[in-house]
Amino acid sequence: MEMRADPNAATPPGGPTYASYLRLDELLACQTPLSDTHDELLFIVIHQASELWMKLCLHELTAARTAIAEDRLDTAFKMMARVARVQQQLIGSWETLATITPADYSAMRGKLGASSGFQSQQYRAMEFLMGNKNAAMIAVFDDAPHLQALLRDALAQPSIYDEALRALSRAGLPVPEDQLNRDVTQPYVASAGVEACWRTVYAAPERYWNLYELAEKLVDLEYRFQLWRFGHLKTVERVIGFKRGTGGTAGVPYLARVIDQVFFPELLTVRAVL
Ligand code: HEM
Ligand SMILES: N[C@@H](CC(=O)c1ccccc1NC=O)C(=O)O
Repeated sequence: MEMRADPNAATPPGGPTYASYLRLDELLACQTPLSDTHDELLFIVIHQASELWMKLCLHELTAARTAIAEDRLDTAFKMMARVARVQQQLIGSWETLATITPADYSAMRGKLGASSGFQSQQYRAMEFLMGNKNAAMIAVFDDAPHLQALLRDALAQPSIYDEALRALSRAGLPVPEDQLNRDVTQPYVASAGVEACWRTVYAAPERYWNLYELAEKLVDLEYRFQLWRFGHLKTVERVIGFKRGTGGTAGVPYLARVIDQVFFPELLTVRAVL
């Protein structure tokens, strides 16, 4: 195909340009290092890019939850497959961040004050959407009422796993009533009854193909979430070692404990009984 000779011909008057459509003047004015260290730009860019990817994850997972609630599982699968690719982007960011040495990071760390990833509203919303409901985390946002309101809303919504269990029930599987009607603001507690339902699904995938695929997509989601957590832990370990975190936690020991938190417990325990 021949290129247009007139570079303006593709753009009708008043229509968007690359820069205006993507709001690049604003986007590229948002990187404002506080120190004069070389590496701070990388630190800012990785975090901003991660927040953008998290925005997309929330968009896709919220829509996937709605699709599951409406028994449109194929639609949900498309979105969950995309989230898996986005999670790979997030996981890949640790490789780039690991090029910051402890000395380089120490030189800028003082400027971060008490700020921390602990204060990422989108990250907490993602944890809630996945089912790790911890109301105490909302207190972190005491001086940001608009973020607190978003998190209260996320806490009150059923998680993607709550909707998956309702879908199991609609398909005729005997999900215990107290699991279906649970207070969704509370942490999810594993149940033998739910494990038995998944066991039925895994014992006859061809009969319950959609639910089987849903289970495997959820396992995939949790798997990648854990890889992100582990990459974070190992990055933190090599950059600040066992220093306390700026967010007030013990740092590495805190991040190690978080890895023990499981989103969809019965999907893991059922594997031992297959
Ligand atoms: C040199 C790089 C990094 C270091 C040293 C670091 C360190 C830490 C530490 C120590 C914590 C525990 C909370 C605290 O006391 O501060 C934490 C939490 C957190 N960080 Fe980072 N982090 C780094 C990069 C990142 C990046 C790139 C992201 C991506 C957005 C991120 C997101 C988070 C989140 C979401 C939490 C809360 C985790 C939870 O509560 O489960 N961190 N980080
Ligand atoms: N918690 C980190 C600081 C940190 O990593 C951070 C600071 C401000 C904005 C994002 C951050 N990233 C993840 O926690 C530390 O203790 O060094």
